[in-house]
Amino acid sequence: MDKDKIKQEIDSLIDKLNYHSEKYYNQDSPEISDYEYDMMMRELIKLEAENPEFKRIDSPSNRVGGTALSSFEQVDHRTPMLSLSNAYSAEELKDFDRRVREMTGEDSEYVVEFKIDGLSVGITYENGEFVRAATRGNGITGEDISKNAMTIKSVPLKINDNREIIVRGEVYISKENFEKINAYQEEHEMQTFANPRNLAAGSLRQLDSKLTAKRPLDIFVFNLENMDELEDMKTHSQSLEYLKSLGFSVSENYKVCKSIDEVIDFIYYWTDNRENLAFDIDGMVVKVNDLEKRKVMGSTAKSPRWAIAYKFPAERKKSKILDIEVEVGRTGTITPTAILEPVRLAGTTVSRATLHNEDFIKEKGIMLHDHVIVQKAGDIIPQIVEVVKEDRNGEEVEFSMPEKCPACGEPTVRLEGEAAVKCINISCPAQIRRGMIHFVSREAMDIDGMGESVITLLLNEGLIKNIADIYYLKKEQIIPLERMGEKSADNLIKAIEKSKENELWRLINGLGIRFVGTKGAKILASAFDSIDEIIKADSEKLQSLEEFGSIMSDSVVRFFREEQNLAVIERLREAGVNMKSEEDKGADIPNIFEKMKIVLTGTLPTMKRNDAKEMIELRGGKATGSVSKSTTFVLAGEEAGSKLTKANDLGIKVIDEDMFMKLIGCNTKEEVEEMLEK
Ligand SMILES: NC(=O)c1ccc[n+]([C@@H]2O[C@H](COP(=O)([O-])OP(=O)(O)OC[C@H]3O[C@@H](n4cnc5c(N)ncnc54)[C@H](O)[C@@H]3O)[C@@H](O)[C@H]2O)c1
Ligand SMILES: [Zn+2]
Repeated sequence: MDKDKIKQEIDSLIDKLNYHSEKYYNQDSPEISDYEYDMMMRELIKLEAENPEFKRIDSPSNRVGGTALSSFEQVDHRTPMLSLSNAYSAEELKDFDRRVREMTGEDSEYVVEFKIDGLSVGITYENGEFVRAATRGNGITGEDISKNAMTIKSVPLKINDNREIIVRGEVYISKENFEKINAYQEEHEMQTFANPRNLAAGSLRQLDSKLTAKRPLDIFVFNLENMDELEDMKTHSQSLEYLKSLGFSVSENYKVCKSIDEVIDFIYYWTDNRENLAFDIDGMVVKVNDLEKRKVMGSTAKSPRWAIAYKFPAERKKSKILDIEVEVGRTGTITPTAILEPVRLAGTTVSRATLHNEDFIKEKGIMLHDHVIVQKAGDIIPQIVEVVKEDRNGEEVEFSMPEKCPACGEPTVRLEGEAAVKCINISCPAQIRRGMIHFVSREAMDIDGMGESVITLLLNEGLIKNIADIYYLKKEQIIPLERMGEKSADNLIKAIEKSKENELWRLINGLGIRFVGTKGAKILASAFDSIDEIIKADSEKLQSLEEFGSIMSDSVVRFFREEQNLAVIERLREAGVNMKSEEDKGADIPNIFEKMKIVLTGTLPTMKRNDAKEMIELRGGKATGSVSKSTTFVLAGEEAGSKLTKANDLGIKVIDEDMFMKLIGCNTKEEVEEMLEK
């Protein structure tokens, strides 16, 4: 590869990794498996090692993933809370052992523990009392979640040791409680959790501790963080026993191993037996036992050299396709789903897997009643890996996509160049139903208590025909409905009422304009003052918006040309649904950075990056990721890397935090421009 290509490859890996880590840590909705993520990370580390000149300061190989949300008080950790490097095979464990021997000069004793998948928490004790608990955040700064952690019964509030003691553990939830809570959520039409980790993390990061207290969280303490300050501690296993004696809940199942072979045997044992544990584990952690050796080995910016996480491969199991369901989506796409004999995989019971489309079914050669191998890696949606052809007995039936829409009976079509078979009947009830479910969903109008089953009920009873009808429902109409009653009806009406005040993007997203998702809706809402402005906008104007190409823009124009759609919007307006964007509701922050593109780089002396970003955006500016000719100025902190160099090369103004604060004090854009000139 030539140098340019390598640089491009590095940049592209960094972008991809950053994207997925945002999805994983901050949005709790990963799109790829941990394995895929880790392989990308390895490729990046390898390229960076071979081409150090291209290594970026903001590379994810340099830091612990995640950020501390500003909704919590931020705490700086006294000892950084690091991540772990990982191994996916016995071979890689042996490599780890080799490195340990090279660095310490002799064979090592290891402690092997479960790797519980939950949320990492550091807890500090002083004078024998609980002082504070914090999440890992980015490893340096975490969120203060003390109040919430104190609600966990297995976290002692007093210990019999007056020294400063910092422990680290994983907050988790048992399989049984996970299933129970999800069943409850489902019954009450509330959002279910993808896996125990999401549930534990979500519960611990509640702003209301009372909610946390209701969740049966547990903690598993696995490290005495400031061990080297406590003279009596010589080994990790000794520290675990000591923590146990202080009343911490330490895993009973850790093992001290004399050799890496013993480590591997122990890991294999649990690979086969982890099913029987009351909680989910996603791997095993191997740690050098001797504290002196740990000191010799030290850590990188991201993880200690004396430990490694062995990650279990994606779990696979055999199941059987009992049935194939077809469902019509909001846009008419008909999606086949395999109904499976339930199997337990990576922490959840799997009984359905999407078959995507006709091509997927053909490619894999899937037939109804086939035995199939199903896979689920961590959070990832279950997938059908392959058909077990040897298990066929002649009872299998070929499957083909329906020629008629299962909902309305109209003929289906498969357009050229598309994989999807569709129903193109615009008054297809299934599409209308899906559209309404989308309208009330969390990402749109977020009407509490109004989920799939309530919508279906209201449609079946003929009480609603389109989304606007929701706002004309009367309590008396709802009370007699199945599973309703006075109180539920009351709550539902209240939730509907409340949604009238929603921000504009929720309404736009709820309308279900093709190709315009949550993000597109947010862009529209922030670019226009009201829905009327959007209705008036032509395709050209829309295309001038960030991320709006011709397909999205045309789709918006087409949507608002439909008389039917405009009529629905009018009825929504008459009902009092908000149609204006936030800024228009009376903002008093001056738009001093209007249309400016501002790049942030490096660590600012006192300000958090996200806060700076927010200050820019509130004032009409755009905080962009990379420096280009159109950049207005660069706000640079310490250790600003390649972006700074690039800004200097392009002759773009670079300012520091002090200067930035002066700009913030300006009242007009002209004043800002004048100051930047100087
Ligand atoms: N799928 C994705 O899109 C995606 C994106 C980002 C990250 N990830 C995954 O996240 C991993 C990185 O996350 P991470 O930094 O949290 O690392 P990690 O989860 O692989 O390992 C570190 C964590 O393990 C926990 N842990 C549990 N038991 C432990 C024990 N006995 N001893 C020590 N630590 C223990 C600690 O809390 C620690 O924070 C990557 O390896 C990747 O697989 C996936
Ligand atoms: Zn149809």
